[in-house]
Amino acid sequence: MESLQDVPRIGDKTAQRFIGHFGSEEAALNAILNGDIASISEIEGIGQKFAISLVHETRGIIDGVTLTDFLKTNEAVNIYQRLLDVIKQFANTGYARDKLHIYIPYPSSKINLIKQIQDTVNYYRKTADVFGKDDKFLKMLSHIKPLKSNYPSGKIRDRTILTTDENVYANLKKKYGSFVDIQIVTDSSEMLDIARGYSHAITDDYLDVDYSEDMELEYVTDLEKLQDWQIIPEKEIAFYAKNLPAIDNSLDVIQCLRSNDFNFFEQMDNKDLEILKETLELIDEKGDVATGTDPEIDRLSKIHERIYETVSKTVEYANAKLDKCLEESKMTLSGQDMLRVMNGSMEIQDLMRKEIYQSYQSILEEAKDSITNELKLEKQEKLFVDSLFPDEISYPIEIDDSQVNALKQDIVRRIQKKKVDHKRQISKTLHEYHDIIRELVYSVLDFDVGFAIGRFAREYNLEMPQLIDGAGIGFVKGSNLFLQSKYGDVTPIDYSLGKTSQNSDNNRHVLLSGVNSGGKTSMLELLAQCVILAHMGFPVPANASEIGITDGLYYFAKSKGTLDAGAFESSLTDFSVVADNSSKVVLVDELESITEPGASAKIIAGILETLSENEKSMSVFVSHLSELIMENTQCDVRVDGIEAEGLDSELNLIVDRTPRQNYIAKSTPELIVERLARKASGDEQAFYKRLKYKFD
Ligand SMILES: Nc1ncnc2c1ncn2[C@@H]1O[C@H](COP(=O)(O)OP(=O)(O)OP(=O)(O)O)[C@@H](O)[C@H]1O
Repeated sequence: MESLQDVPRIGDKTAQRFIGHFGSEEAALNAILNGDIASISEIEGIGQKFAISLVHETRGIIDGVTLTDFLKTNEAVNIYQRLLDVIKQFANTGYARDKLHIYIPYPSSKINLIKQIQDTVNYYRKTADVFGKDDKFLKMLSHIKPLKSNYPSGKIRDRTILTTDENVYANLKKKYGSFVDIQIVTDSSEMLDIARGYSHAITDDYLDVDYSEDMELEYVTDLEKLQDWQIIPEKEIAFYAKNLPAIDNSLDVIQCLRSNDFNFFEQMDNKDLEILKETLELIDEKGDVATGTDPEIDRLSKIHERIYETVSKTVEYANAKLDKCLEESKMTLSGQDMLRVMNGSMEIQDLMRKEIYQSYQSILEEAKDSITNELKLEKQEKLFVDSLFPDEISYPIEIDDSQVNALKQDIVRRIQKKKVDHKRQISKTLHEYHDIIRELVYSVLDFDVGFAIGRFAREYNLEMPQLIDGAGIGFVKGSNLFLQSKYGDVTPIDYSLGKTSQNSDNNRHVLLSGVNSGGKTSMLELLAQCVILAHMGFPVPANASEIGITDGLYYFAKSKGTLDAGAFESSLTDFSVVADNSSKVVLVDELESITEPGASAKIIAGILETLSENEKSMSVFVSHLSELIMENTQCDVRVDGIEAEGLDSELNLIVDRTPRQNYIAKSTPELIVERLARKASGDEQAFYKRLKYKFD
């Protein structure tokens, strides 16, 4: 498949939405081919269901197999979906939860693919043995998402490029115009004016500007030779920042796997992983230089943040101190001073100023020291503090706000300059990994898909089946997964039919009889689970098993109530599909309710005869009519039975869940009636007792 047009169900309009979402047709097509159902579902108007069908159909075209090629009935598909629901609980990422849908059961023609998947699952099983319960590792995975690349890239407002050359201007405008302001200047005063409006200006011509320290004008000989990381380092950093948790945690997961001897993502060696990790520590999720990267930036940022509060608190304190000092002051005039005041050669204010000057100065000095220490100011910055306070005594003490603003501006300029230097280095390094990082994150996301299967296998003690040729299924200590996920522990069952090392009679067709609630349906489900999982290349819920590889599973669940004539007809039509001579497993639960017992037995006998003529078929029919069915057929059918011995003290059935071979078990509905009678009281109990009496 080379374009979106080759993908089923994608018309022009949908194709445009795909391209808009993924950024390019190639990326959109890759998402479909890689089964990235999670990302496809995010496209507006495309739900998860559509995404799953789209991926299935596309893979169907490529592999030549679809889901319903093996799962021949809706109820077989239903069991598959319920299995998938159990497996999905072990995914840590939404990506894996959705992508698990790409695993489907394959028919025998794809035996090589099934074995290939078995090998992969075995690898993941080992990873689950090591990390399956490692909460830290699971948490890392849960932070990983497919990378975003279509986020709005904002303009960098505090940087400009100035040139006097029209050609340079035109070229840069085309390339970088949407990211930074590119401007043409003609003389030095224009250059100065513009440059002062930005915290960083880059130019290729100083135009004899009287360069002052309060502006950041960077001179380069050739603007056109500058790289992206020099002009707009923020762009590359933004990609990493937007995807920081996903990338960072992916790196951690790889490092964890490698430190436990799992080779993973060998396209990148440990040294590069380390460089990436260290570089990413220098940025935060907003794309800014992270705290801790440069102590000087951190110091300046703290000053910037706290200067207003510190200065105003200090001035408040100084004024309180001045108040106190004034309250405690007394002035005694000498006779000489009195004469001077009286003859006008001295003002009384001068005398008073002289009196409190010392105290005033020491309060100011203390305030200055306090600001300097509090904000950890350095030599040059202390000059600002000196100029904050008036030389003349003033009451109350008032500071010069414009000086605080000037200090703030100076600090911002210095922070920006340092940040640009860091961002350039960071961007240069990150750019080198731009292409491989996508591959890296997707590898880890795909790891979570396999890891979910591995954890599922570990949690339920699943084991890889032995795949065998010919019609046969056998297992030791099999446990129905649906019962396990609902109740926890279940009684394990040994069972076999057809040609397996466990089965001596080689009988491929079985009637399963037995007590109500004995576990017949659960047994049938267990068989279906083993067949489906084995054909997916997955392990099965049994300690040891042999599963014959076939071309289809037909599962017919118990119908609800007796069917009317039309429904009876359509049921028979459904069953006609088992008549072909392909290899198959047919599992049927209490078909007898489709019509009255006598007729049902004849129909089941007929179906069994048809099936037994096909050497490559196996079947299990759960039925309460086994004796009647056997009377109606000559073909080789084994009857197995699950029988109850009675009720225990808690009124539970005492039942051996493993069917006895060649044994017709009684349905013993009287046991259920007895249980109801013993549990009920009053009229209800009398009713059940009457029913029970009928069996005595
Ligand atoms: N192997 C098992 N271990 C523990 N509990 C089981 C097992 N198999 C079945 N059960 C329990 O028995 C209940 C009834 O099982 P199930 O529906 O399979 O019986 P059934 O023989 O098909 O009954 P019916 O003839 O009434 O349809 C299950 O819901 C489960 O609680």
